[in-house]
Amino acid sequence: MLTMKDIIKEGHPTLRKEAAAVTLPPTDEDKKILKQMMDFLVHSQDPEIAEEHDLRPGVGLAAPQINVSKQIIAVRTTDHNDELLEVGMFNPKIISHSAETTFLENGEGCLSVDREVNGIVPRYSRIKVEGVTSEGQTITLRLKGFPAIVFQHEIDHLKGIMFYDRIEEIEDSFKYPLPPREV
Ligand SMILES: CNC(=O)c1cccc(C)c1Nc1nc(N2CCN(c3ccccc3Cl)CC2)nc(N2CSC[C@H]2C(=O)NC)n1
Repeated sequence: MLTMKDIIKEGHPTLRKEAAAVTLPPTDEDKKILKQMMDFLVHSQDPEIAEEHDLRPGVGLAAPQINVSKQIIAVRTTDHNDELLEVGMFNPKIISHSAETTFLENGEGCLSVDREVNGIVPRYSRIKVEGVTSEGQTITLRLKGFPAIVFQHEIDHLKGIMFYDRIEEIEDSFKYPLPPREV
């Protein structure tokens, strides 16, 4: 099972690389990696297992975080209806997004960052994500709220982007506020 020692930390070069697309259909090895990532999230969210194996809780994980530079992400969280959203994806892409942005008031945490980095991380409020599941199905998800933020955080990892790279942007929009619209 994956534990915290398998998760690479900021400073490791793999976190700053562009991850390679997974050749489709995914191999058994690719599927095993995705299963291990999802199992980590399940274990990290189980108080007993997390305690026993000293796991930090997470709701998302990207393959580069376990030093696998491939476009594979796992997300396990609840949506605004408190429904479980458990999605593993190969080659995820944001195919459209709202102009509107949002952010987590308490900032974002990352399993590869062993420090608290406070600050507003601007994210699209709503996104449409397309990717391939372990069953080889191409799926499209329309997401908003916390799940949308988690997917953006994980897809950023596939591009070598860390959440704190985005913290300065919000000032930019204050610096260059949109001119008032002609009514
Ligand atoms: C610095 N301030 C903060 O971290 C922060 C601080 C307060 C609130 C929020 C909301 C914050 N932000 C934040 N909280 C989370 N968790 C909330 C707790 N939860 C969890 C905890 C215990 C058991 C089970 C679970 Cl499920 C695990 C997930 N997760 C993320 N992120 C950013 S997107 C990827 C995702 C991730 O999995 N990170 C490891 N951000």
